[in-house]
Amino acid sequence: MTPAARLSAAIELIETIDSNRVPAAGALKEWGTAHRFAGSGDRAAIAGLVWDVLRRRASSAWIMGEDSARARLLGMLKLERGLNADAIAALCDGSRFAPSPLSAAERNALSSNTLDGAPAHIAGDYPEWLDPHLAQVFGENRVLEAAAMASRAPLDLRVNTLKAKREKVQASTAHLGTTPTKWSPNGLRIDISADARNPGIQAEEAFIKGQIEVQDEGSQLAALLSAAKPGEQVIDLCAGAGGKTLALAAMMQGKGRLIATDSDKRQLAPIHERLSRAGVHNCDVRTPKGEGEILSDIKASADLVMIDAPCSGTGTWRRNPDAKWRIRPGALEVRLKTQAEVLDRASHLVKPGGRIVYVTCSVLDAENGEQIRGFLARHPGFSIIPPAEVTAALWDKADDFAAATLRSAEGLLMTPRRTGTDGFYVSVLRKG
Ligand SMILES: C[S@@+](CC[C@H](N)C(=O)[O-])C[C@H]1O[C@@H](n2cnc3c(N)ncnc32)[C@H](O)[C@@H]1O
Repeated sequence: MTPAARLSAAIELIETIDSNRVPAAGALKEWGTAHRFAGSGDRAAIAGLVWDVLRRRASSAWIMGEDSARARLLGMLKLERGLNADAIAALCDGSRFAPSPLSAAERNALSSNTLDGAPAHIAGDYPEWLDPHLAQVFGENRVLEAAAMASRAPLDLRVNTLKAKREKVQASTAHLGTTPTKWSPNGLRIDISADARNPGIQAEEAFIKGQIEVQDEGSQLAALLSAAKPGEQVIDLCAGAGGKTLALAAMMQGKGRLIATDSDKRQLAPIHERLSRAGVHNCDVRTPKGEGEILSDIKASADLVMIDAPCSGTGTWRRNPDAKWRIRPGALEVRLKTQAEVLDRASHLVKPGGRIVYVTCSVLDAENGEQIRGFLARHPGFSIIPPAEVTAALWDKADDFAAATLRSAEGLLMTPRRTGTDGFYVSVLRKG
């Protein structure tokens, strides 16, 4: 397909997503099935266009003065891909399969309109109802923070130190363009271009041997900041597919007891194969059975309880720009209630002197600092380990990392703009 034909396909797909109100990932998959003539390069490029339109949905419509699929695609080419009106006109030449030529109004909008004077939620591309939430955390910087949250994310790998060293894995994955991550001592980063195909990590020898896992650097750091140690009893209460569990296991070097559980057995299911591939032998996976407490034998004995809480996911918008536009106030309320419940549950599991590490991939204070303040009001026997002490886990990087994050009395926040990671919040609490 020509670049112009890919644009036409992307416009068609965005119209389908708009009119059928279907998730973009599903629409892209269906399109691929119905257009088998399109090669993997075409499909990747078209998907890249659709995702970028979703990233810049509000700002693209604003500069074009119109909210149609075509207008948003044209606006995105200017805002996200940096093309000028002439370059865009050259793509939309009206030839077979190409979008129709630019109208005078479109050319004028692409040449003259800017985001000057646009409201914060338009310039930052996020739902308007979240503006007070983002203003509370970022103030005047919310447009810059949100723009970084709308940008394309790299692909991060965590080297499994139970099986390999980062330098060796970097050498064996050099063909993927891996470079060491800035903060995590175990991370490798692959920058992904707009048209990039899926690098197929799962088929890499290093992956098959259990030497690497896909994990955002922010998620790696959240695990590292827990300072889990060999010999400890560690509970991962919201383990899901085990991203944090695997990182905690590597920190524990096979010594001590790691218990992983989750309220949803389907989320937990992939963890078994991942633990086995990673060579983890000290993890007890507790799959929930009915309504009973699956951890009833644990009575205030854990050194560390990791809560990777279910949350709004606002910190991961750059990986899923579709979800950003689907988030609703009601869903946030549900998350807030669950977060408080999980924190309360953890308070009974941790031993005196032990710690709870509360993590979200959200940037909203309601899910972060406010949850911690609420927990401390309900459980005065706990205290906050100051963020400056928590970052000591990063050794020589500790001071620079702490300075890069947004710190509060309760915890620290990583963001794409500040730390180059997904948005992650970490607060560490000590019992007694
Ligand atoms: C952020 S995800 C976990 C991601 C995972 N820790 C990782 O690093 O790959 C949050 C998890 O919390 C689980 N969850 C939701 N409500 C819960 C509850 N009340 N108790 C325990 N887990 C819960 C969800 O099923 C989901 O798997």
